[in-house]
Amino acid sequence: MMPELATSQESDGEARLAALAVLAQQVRDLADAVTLTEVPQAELTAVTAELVALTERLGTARRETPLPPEFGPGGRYRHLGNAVVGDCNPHALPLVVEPDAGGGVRAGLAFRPSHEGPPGFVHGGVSAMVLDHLLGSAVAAAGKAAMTGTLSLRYRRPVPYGAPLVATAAVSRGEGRKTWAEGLIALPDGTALVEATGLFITPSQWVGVETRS
Ligand SMILES: CCCCCCCC/C=C\CCCCCCCC(=O)SCCNC(=O)CCNC(=O)[C@H](O)C(C)(C)COP(=O)(O)OP(=O)(O)OC[C@H]1O[C@@H](n2cnc3c(N)ncnc32)[C@H](O)[C@@H]1OP(=O)(O)O
Repeated sequence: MMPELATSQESDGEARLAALAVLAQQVRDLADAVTLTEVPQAELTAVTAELVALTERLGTARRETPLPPEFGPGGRYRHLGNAVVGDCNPHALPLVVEPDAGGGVRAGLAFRPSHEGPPGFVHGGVSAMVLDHLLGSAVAAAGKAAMTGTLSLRYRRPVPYGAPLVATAAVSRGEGRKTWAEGLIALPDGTALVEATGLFITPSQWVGVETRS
């Protein structure tokens, strides 16, 4: 079933959420620090012990599931616990998806060393995750609440991390509960790195659900 969307009044206070977003960013930096560290073994063991203690502190008051999608301040849709766009999820880049001039969506992004797949480049599954979300957001921006049915990718060039990139997507056509979208990750000069096409399906119980705030 489609979850009922909360409003921000029902969620945590904004100041606490802002503090949680800062913590999540610190954990992203930690992930890169772990991925790249060359400190000696004794230091690794000492840091691990500190992290065990910190993990236990955070776990003393714990939700069952990540923060849900909601309409935040100003009625703006947000999903703070999401794996791609969630400010409060350390796994997220986090991507900031915005409407673009042509009716689709765009997001500036920069991958991190912890996204490495082939040496020196971003893992293809990470690129796929970003494009899945971008295409899904284009479908939502076109007014359809839908889930990915199929996603097909063409990896044209290796994707660098640490460099500014841009991801874009737009709906290409629709037919009943099916909506097709296309998108790409590109260099700032428009050079395509990864292209994606996806079919998004609106489950029958989601037909008519409003996706635009
Ligand atoms: C959350 C609240 C938000 C509300 C506010 C919105 C604001 C939004 C803002 C921001 C958006 C963020 C965007 C997120 C983007 C990320 C998206 C993901 O990663 S989604 C996770 C990965 N995907 C799954 O986990 C799907 C798992 N699969 C399913 O749940 C079902 O299989 C589903 C819904 C895909 C289809 O189930 P059925 O029961 O509705 O489908 P049937 O009735 O059998 O088929 C309908 C038609 O579709 C075809 N079809 C079904 N599944 C297909 C497939 N996988 N590929 C191709 N065609 C398929 C069938 O052949 C049929 O076609 P014929 O009518 O006969 O022509």
